[in-house]
Amino acid sequence: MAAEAAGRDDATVRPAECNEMEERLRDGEMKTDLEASLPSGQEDYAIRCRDVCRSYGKLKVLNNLNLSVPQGQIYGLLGPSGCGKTTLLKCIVGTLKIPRGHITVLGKPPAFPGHEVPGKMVGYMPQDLALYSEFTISDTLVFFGRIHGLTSKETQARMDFLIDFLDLPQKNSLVRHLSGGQKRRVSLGAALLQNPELLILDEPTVGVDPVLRAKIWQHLVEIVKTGKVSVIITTHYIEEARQANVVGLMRNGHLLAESPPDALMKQHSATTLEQAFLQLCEISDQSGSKRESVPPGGTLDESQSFESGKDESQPILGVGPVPGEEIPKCSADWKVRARHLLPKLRNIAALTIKTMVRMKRMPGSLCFQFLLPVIQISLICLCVGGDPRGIQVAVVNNETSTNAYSRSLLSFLDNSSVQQVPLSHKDAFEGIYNGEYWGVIGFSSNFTKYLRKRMVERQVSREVVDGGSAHVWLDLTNRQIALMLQKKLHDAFQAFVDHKLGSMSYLVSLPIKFEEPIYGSMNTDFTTFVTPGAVLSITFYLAVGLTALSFVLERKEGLLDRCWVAGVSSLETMLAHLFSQLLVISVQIILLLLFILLVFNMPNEGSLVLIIILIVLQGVTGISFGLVISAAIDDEQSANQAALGIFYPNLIISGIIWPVECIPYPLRYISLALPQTYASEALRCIMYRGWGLSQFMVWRGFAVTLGWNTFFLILATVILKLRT
Ligand SMILES: Nc1ncnc2c1ncn2[C@@H]1O[C@H](COP(=O)(O)OP(=O)(O)OP(=O)(O)O)[C@@H](O)[C@H]1O
Repeated sequence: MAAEAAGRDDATVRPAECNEMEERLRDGEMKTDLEASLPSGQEDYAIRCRDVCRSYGKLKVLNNLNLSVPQGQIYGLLGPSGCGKTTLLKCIVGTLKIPRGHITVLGKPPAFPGHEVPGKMVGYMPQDLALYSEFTISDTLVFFGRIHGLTSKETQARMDFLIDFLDLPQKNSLVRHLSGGQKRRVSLGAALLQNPELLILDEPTVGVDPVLRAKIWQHLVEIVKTGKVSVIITTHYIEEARQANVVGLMRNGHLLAESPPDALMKQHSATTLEQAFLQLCEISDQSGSKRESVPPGGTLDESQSFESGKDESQPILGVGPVPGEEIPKCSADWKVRARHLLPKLRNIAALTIKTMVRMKRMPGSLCFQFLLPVIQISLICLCVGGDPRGIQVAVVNNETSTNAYSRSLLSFLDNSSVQQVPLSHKDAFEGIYNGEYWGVIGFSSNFTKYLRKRMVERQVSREVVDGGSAHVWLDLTNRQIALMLQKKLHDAFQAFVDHKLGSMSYLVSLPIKFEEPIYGSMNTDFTTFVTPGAVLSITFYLAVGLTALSFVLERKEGLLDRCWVAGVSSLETMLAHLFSQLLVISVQIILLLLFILLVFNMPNEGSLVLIIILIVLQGVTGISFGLVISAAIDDEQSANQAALGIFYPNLIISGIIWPVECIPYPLRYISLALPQTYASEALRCIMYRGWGLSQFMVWRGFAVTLGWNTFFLILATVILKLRT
């Protein structure tokens, strides 16, 4: 009660506190603050909201709201669920922008260049837990300590105090193993860590037992006693707010009253704050219905309407807007603005270490990230583009002699690919019609005699040519198998001719001669074509998926907002993600290259450095596209759908699994504009032709990749800006 009384006695700002604050300003403790002028009249208030409006789409949540949190006091923000308390706090810390109205926090608008709100000056405990579940309590506090620039000694000292004060379990306990109440206390600990000048606590006492709840309030009362710390706190336990110096009762997006709790109860002759609140709601409802009965064109103002029901001598909105109140104007010179925009190495390091610690705590996920690309590329090399094996073909051979040419010719057929099944004419055709065989090879009884005649005599009859030919009937429903059978038969015939005629075989050769290939080899299979594009595509999509998912989840859990309020900019978050993801991509690339070059023996005639750079750049394109998805989409299901939705169309029309030259024209223009089409071509040129950056087809692949990177990063930034 003593603390309560002390708190309430502080309802007005004491001159001593103002002097102290001014002293601090003079002493340079808030040096960055001074870089922009402090507007007059704002020093007495930690937070000042004037005519603040905020909507979600068509839902108007904050409606010309006015609120003032005196410096060095506890402000209890009360109101029914859904009245807009959290939205207001988010506007105060700057995670939500306001389209109308003004907010001043510790002298300047939130996120003003050079202002440490968001930053070290504010401790924010959001309504969501907003904690990394793979972290220990110690990791959590060390992470926020790093962001606030605390030394490890300072963090350790605060950690020991907070663990004791908040009655937390051992500091190396994992957050995900804590109870709901313990997690909320860790979250409160993270907000209190750096001894901020302003504490913004969104329902810190939910799920906390009464003893600890009283202890937390006692601590808040203690810290505001110095006059240097101000607190705004929301709670559902209305009565506990009696310990606040000022309470604001909020309903339907605006304040019904703002006054010391005792004054409010006295004014409404209420014994509890809850009663006073109920009465206020009733008055508000009555004036609301009166307003409804105002004839069209009536001029009853909303704020006036509520005031009309009360005693004018005791203003309920004690610190409401003063007519003609000056709107603070802040300015900062270009140096401060530039420093504000520049990413801080400290924050990037803290975020990168955070990702590393999380990865270490999730070894399964890390192995998945490293092994998945290897498994994918191995499956592609093993299953796509190779020659069909064990294809059953019926052979109807009407020659019986062991020296027959037909037998010799068949002996040259590649047995691993073609499995010969000797059959009668009837069974062979029944079999192919029933889908048992992919082809029938038939030899007439005079095959040897007629073929010899064809080879020796200059002019032979049509009957001799026909009888001296192997007749082949194919099932052409599977083009790859049919093409393979045709090729194997040609190869077998060539081998047979070479065997029979030796040096004279040129006499029966085709009048078309394929010389040694300029690039590639005679035995190049389709796998060789597919692999470079597949490597780029795998790197790209893993990066898209991991980036989009991690950002969407972090935002959904309130972690991005929490880090932002702690002073981390969007650019720093993106850069830290890029660095940590690059580490993962590097390991993925090393494993991918080891497998394709050493295990699957893909040819490489070009520079390994160029190959690595191109794959890394494609990974960065994936990361930036993942950022676009996470900027535009709020939930992981939609993010997954977006990533999956573009996977197949992109794979198919980027010329990765089938040549671009087969794509019909209007679609080919789209194909050529995609991030992987020219990049895959460039990678094939480097690997198989040994080309370098001086070749157009190579540098075009790099240029297109860099172009997409830039485009995606700009797009993600624009979407983020538009959405906050
Ligand atoms: N991101 C959002 N998109 C759309 N509507 C939202 C969003 N966040 C909140 N709202 C809506 O805005 C209104 C105010 O929400 P808010 O969370 O600010 O209320 P609150 O007073 O903090 O409630 P509670 O005490 O239950 O936490 C609610 O009707 C809510 O449904």
